[in-house]
Amino acid sequence: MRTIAEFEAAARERLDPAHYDYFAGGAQDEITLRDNEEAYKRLRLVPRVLRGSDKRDLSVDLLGTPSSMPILVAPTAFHRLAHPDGELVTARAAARAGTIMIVSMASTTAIEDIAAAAREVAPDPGLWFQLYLQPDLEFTEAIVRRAENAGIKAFVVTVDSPVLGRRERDDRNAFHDLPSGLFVENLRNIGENRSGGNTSHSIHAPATTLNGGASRRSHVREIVMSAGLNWDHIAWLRSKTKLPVLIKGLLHAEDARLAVHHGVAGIVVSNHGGRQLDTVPATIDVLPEIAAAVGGALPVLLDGGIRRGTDVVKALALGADAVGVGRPVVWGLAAGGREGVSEVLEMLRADFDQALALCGGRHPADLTPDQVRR
Ligand SMILES: Cc1cc2nc3c(=O)[nH]c(=O)nc-3n(C[C@H](O)[C@H](O)[C@H](O)COP(=O)(O)O)c2cc1C
Ligand SMILES: CCCCC(=O)C(=O)O
Repeated sequence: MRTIAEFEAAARERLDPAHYDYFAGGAQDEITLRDNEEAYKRLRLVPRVLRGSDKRDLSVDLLGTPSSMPILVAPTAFHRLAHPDGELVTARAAARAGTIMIVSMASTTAIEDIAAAAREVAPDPGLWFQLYLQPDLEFTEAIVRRAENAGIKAFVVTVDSPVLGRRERDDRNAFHDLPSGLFVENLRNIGENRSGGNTSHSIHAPATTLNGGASRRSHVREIVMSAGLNWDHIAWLRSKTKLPVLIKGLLHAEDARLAVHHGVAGIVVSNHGGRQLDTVPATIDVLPEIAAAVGGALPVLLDGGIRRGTDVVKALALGADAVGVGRPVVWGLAAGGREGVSEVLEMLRADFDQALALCGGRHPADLTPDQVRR
């Protein structure tokens, strides 16, 4: 397979149609979902020449975590819907690629098991952990401790989900529960026997539900999207961990300034892959103003719509330190398991390396805003 689109087609053939729709879909009219990719097609690259772009080095250091390339695995939920071994496979592939995997809190494998799988491949894998801060802060703190003990190196708090976006494909398919046997393992009650429980997890956890009736039996909590979150919760988390705390899912330059002001370690410019508020801008279109607002004070990551090496080049040129890929990894996983994820990551690496060379760069940091034109 030669492109991410070919991986998506292969994944679609293998996946249950409702699960394919869950992975592929976005909120409501999917305007932002499409625009994330379309926005890159509106931008043109202006290469520099005669710069000696041999001996390229794609590696970056992000808040103390080295990565072999500025292309990370964005957090995506429920990998066991795509492959029986789910996140274990993704983690091994990311570790083999030497890149950072941001593990979703909504993973269908426990963080301890994911970390162990990554360590089979690399002694010190770059795992970060994505958090939906739960209103039950004691419970949230317990998850934080679990992730720290598993050896993760940073927390990424998702802030674009005060409520869950309305995904009409899921409504149409009545996809609101994980199939029996699959659980959001990180929400199993601490100290609970992992083999216990036999109820499904509700994906569309209503904001008012802390502990659904079914989950009371299984002791697997539902993830709560909490609309009450504010900057104090970020301060709270920072007081509970020594690890870097990033926030993911901001699109407004003023929020980027506030992030700097509140001492977060880094930000991820993201619209959740077009799955939360529909009709928000493509991430690449707001990146320049956010990069300007941050002014280099902290690392800026971006995700949404990255499918080609030229997309990575454009994002780095416009001010991102690294990018995340969500769906491409899921397509690799569904289409070909560990080999599939590895192929997707290596395809993106080679594509980026070539585009970087053609732009006259040797290192991700060589790319500059004047090399992108609308
Ligand atoms: C199926 C799916 C599940 C996701 N689950 C999560 C999640 O659990 N937590 C989170 O912060 N973001 C989640 N996201 C958003 C991704 O982290 C990322 O922002 C988005 O997928 C990037 O866009 P891309 O898929 O076009 O690369 C999910 C995205 C998808 C497609
Ligand atoms: C409760 C899990 C939410 C996963 C998610 O973030 C997504 O589907 O976009």
